[in-house]
Amino acid sequence: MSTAVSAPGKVLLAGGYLVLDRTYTGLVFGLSARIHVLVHDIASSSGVEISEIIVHSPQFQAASWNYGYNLVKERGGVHVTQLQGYSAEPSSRNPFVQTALEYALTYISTVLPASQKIEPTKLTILADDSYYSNPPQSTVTPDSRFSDFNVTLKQAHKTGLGSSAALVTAFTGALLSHYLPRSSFDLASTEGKNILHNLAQAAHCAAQGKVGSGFDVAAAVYGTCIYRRFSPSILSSLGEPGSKDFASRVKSVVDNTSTMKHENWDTEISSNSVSVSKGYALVMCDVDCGSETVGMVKKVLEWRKNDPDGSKKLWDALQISNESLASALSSENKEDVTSAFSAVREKIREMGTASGVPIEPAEQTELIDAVTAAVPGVLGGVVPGAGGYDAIVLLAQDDEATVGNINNFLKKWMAEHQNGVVKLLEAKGELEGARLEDVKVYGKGFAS
Ligand SMILES: Nc1ncnc2c1ncn2[C@@H]1O[C@H](COP(=O)(O)OP(=O)(O)OP(=O)(O)O)[C@@H](O)[C@H]1O
Ligand SMILES: C[C@@](O)(CCOP(=O)(O)O)CC(=O)O
Repeated sequence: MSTAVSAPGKVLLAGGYLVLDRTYTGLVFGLSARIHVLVHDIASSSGVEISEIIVHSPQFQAASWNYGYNLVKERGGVHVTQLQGYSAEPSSRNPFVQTALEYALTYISTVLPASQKIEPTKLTILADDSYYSNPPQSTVTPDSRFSDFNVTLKQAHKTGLGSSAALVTAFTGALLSHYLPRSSFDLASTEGKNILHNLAQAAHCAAQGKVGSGFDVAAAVYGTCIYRRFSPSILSSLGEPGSKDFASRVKSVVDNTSTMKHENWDTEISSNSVSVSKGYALVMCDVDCGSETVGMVKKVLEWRKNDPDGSKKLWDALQISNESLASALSSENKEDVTSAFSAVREKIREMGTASGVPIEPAEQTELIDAVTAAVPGVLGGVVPGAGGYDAIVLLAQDDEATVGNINNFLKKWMAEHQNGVVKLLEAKGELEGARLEDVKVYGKGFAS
């Protein structure tokens, strides 16, 4: 039996920093760039004590991980350990894969009847090109659309589309869909999406060692939405995998059946209220200037602590501009769209000046203004997420001529500015979240 699930990448169009606080919301778009996870049953090796799950990411070198798993006593869940790989070159750890596996198998073990074993499987991870800026060398099989990047995952240059969130979501969704009957988990249903969201948020936070706003996992599960984050306290009582009753706690947190108020999910997702007008799409530009963005969140939050009144005023005003942008995106009046973008950017630059963080640096201001003015069909743009020098996102007419004109503009821009590479990615805004896929579409190499 085989199962495949894909989940989209993300772009936080508005609400960077604000979305960390439940008072405010983030406007997040799912992207056409997806991460796909395929699960295939494999025969268990006879006479072997430990059951094995094999995970590989064939687009990268030395990217295969073998895990042993066993049920821990006292409802401690499923413990997962990395085994020595079969390949000559041992793979380094992949905390996102290992943690997602441990959390998903633990949840699955609480749903399946005690008499039903979790059988060994092999999982394949496939990512669309836009996640990495490394030049694709070839495809991983002759009939596959997935590139061979010919580098290790460590050497891959991420474009910031949320690869770990899409990976953890697709991985978790694929395992749940594979091992559980449809009556217990159905990815197409709202309840199934909520289960996937809660479990993927828990695993993603555990793997990255901190509780972020989780907008990236929300986009991977639900697709484009207005997102209000969950209270971090929901995850604080989970404890360590393997500890007594860990499985029971995972089950009650994921199923949202806890009797403790602070353990009930308070995430708010509004999916139907966001869209762009017909014939338009969000397009992503990867800006590779080698800038240093670490510590931006810390500095903005420090400013907020030091100037509670000033920062509240600014954030309240920015929230209003963000909401206006969300509704303007689908407006037929193109001038409304352009001015909604400008209003958001003005406030973002104010926040940058007040906090001393280059959220919309002068170089990005110049670029967004210039491309909006020069290319017909580009209505506006912003620096997404935390901002900085890494990317811009534009709302543009979705046709070949406009894309061609943006590309020509960027070529000219690079020649004139010589301070880095600015490239249009193939990824575009897309509404749909995680979904079951037909295994056959991945080509012969992956179909069984
Ligand atoms: N194709 C893949 N195969 C296996 N693991 C992957 C793959 N892509 C990403 N990962 C895992 O996710 C990690 C990258 O996650 P990280 O949070 O650093 O980046 P990101 O989510 O792309 O960044 P951002 O949040 O800025 O968009 C990798 O180190 C690896 O563990
Ligand atoms: C600054 C922040 O609000 C957004 C970061 O977004 P990105 O990783 O730059 O896409 C942090 C968060 O929401 O976790």
